[in-house]
Amino acid sequence: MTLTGISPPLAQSPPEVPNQQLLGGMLGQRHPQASHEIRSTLFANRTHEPLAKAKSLQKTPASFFGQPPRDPGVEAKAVRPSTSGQDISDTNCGSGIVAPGTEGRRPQKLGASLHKAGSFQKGTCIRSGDRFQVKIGYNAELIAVFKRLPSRSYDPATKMWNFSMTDYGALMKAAQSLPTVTLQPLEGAEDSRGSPSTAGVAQTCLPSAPSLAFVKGQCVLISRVRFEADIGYSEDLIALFKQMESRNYDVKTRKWNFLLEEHNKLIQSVGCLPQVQLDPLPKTLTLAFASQLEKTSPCLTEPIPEADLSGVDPKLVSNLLPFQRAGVNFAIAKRGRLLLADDMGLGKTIQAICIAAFYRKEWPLLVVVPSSVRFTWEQAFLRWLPSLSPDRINVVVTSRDHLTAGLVNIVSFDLLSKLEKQLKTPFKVVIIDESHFLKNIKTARCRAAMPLLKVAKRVILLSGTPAMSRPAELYTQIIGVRPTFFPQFHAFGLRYCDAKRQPWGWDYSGSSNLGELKLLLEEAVMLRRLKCDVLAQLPPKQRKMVAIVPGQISTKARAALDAAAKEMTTMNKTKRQQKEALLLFFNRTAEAKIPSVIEYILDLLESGREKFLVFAHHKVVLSAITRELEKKHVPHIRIDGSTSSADREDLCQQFCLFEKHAVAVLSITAANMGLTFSSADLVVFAELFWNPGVLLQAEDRVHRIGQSSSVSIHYLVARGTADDYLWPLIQEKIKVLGEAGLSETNFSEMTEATNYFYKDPKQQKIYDLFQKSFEEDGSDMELLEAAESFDPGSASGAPGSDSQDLGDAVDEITLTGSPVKKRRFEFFDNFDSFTFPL
Ligand SMILES: Nc1ncnc2c1ncn2[C@@H]1O[C@H](COP(=O)(O)OP(=O)(O)OP(=O)(O)O)[C@@H](O)[C@H]1O
Repeated sequence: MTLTGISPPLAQSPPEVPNQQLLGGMLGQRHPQASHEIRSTLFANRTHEPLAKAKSLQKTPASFFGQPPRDPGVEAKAVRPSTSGQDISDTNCGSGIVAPGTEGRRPQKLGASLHKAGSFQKGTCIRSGDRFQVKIGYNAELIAVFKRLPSRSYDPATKMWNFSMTDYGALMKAAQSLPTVTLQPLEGAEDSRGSPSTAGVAQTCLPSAPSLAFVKGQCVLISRVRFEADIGYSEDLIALFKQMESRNYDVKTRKWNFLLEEHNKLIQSVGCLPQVQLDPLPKTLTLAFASQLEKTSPCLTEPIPEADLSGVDPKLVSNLLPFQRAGVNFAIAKRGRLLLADDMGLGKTIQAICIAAFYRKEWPLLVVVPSSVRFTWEQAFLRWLPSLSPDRINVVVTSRDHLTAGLVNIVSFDLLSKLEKQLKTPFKVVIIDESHFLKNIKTARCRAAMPLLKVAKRVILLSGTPAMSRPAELYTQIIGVRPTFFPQFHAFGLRYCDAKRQPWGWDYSGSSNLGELKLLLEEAVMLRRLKCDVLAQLPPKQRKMVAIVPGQISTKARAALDAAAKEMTTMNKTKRQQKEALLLFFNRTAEAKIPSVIEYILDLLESGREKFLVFAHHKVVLSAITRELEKKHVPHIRIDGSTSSADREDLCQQFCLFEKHAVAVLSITAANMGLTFSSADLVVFAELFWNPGVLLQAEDRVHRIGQSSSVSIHYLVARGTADDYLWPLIQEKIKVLGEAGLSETNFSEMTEATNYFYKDPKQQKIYDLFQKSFEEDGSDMELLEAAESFDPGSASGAPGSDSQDLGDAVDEITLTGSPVKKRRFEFFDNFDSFTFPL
């Protein structure tokens, strides 16, 4: 009892069908492809659950007609009337079975389908506000009539359909032709039953019924220069279409399309057809594509001018890769307001700093970032803008700090929401890193950031995954860049989120008109390049030092770390005692880093990173990470010294097969060789290790044959810990290896500047101690043993410390059995496999 299978008669109507090939070539990307592409680029790369759901929600209008009403009232809003353009009385055509080729002919009388339609039903029309309801039992043919009325709405509570008064006459007339239905007219409108135009009481209160051939539809953008009319059949309308100079009929979609410059003319002409309602393109689109609408631009795509970057530090400008330079040009052409949505690892930071530096005269600058990368941003500013004095950078660490103390102010999302009240004068230039953190308008972080973006002159949003699953997530970022676009979310929701009213409110989780949304974003909001687009410009490995601060650890644990550091510089220690002190410092560093490491991993997951490796050394760190992943139900594997060889392979396989998020938690020394994880392209080192050869080997778990992408390596380096000494030590060692031709890259050039030089003689002493200890024969083994057997709660910890100091993150872990000896062997097994590859 549906119209689902009916081919629109439009297929027969247009005599001038252009060559589809030509059309494709002329228009570039066609609409359906555009929709597809937006999924594979804008949203996170794999098929997430919600995305799949969103896809399933994207139905053609016709398919809705064939379904039982989920909430037909709402569908009426979102779904346009039949694209077949049939008169609603056509719905009477038997059971909706129309043989191909019968389209457009008058339907047969209903006799044959009488029994199929159900028993005889008598019903009444009841006025309800400015609408009317129909109280009647089930009758399939009448339901089919209902579903053809544009204003239909179904109320699941009363189980009644209701309509606007504009559909009253049409409904009554259609109902009359159903032999199985008698419909009592509205009270006081008795006369309208026989003839909708009969004079009487009803005429004074009822609007005249529209023609039964009333069609309603909308204009949809299909390329930068063309739009199509998504509307049902009307003879008058087709005649009008044929008067448009730029008309084109797409045989595939069975829709007419036109040049944007004819949009206003078409809408104006359609206004004269009383039986047609063709909604124009939304105002946002007409503004964004004004040059095409007004035909002020002769070119399809205008070239983006080269920006004058002479005012920006030459060090930065000369280091920009060609695609990064193009990104900066794009941003400046957009007057410093954009969403830079390059794939992860393409260097959004350097581009953002360059764009912001172009507007340096308008600083102070505000940089809002996830808290785990605040100091990485500080390092990036120091690295790329040597002209910026380090004391002009203000990293906001607590809610007692000032948000405006520096020329460059770096603050986390969460602290921003606590400190925004401090702002007397707004920032003119704002960078938001991982801007998808703002996707939910109800969150405090979003509420704090949005007003700042509205008043800022330059807004640079950065995100590798602006939307993880559905277009609704893009809304805040779009209005962050262009506050005048879609002032009401509902309008955006109706057009791009397939909005539907549910008993509990509106559901915006779907998606619609994605091709148009993509065109709009590319025109006015967003620049996005994928790794594969620019692979030739990328180095095979991109290393990044992520400066973290173990700020979350308890005061007691901090004290233990400080005490361990002090111990190393105490005079009159024997060599053995010095080494013990160093080991204690190393172990305390591991504990201290845990909360920041976990925060960083969770931020990566929230940012849409799907598969990555996390290397750590201490068992407490590995366990804290896996425990957190379990808590958050993130699929993961763990390989450490206690994993048997057989299990390793299985776990490796398992990791490759994970479809979505997956983290491999790996021991630096037990999983740094013989394993392949080329399905990932990111490696995170939660801890540093003194032997750079081991680190490079661990990196190569992903950077190996089978890896077609550039690999990102993130080293988490914690200030005020043993990392202060290990990091320069590693860099120094790799430099030596590089000079001897034994390392493929110069490590220090690839990583952020670290500015590690020790003014304090005590610090220099610790560094010397590290250098000496780690260079002695056998130091690896000794340190490994000490690290592996380290138990924060045991007596070997610093005086006065216990496992409680570490809070949730480190509430573990004592080694079971007598593992130390066993692990020594395993390490050497691995060592052998290093010398004699498996
Ligand atoms: N032109 C360049 N010269 C030198 N190093 C670069 C350049 N571009 C990027 N890098 C380095 O590449 C690494 C990745 O850059 P960045 O962190 O900015 O990427 P991203 O796009 O922000 O990635 P994500 O989305 O994962 O945060 C950094 O270590 C950065 O310093």
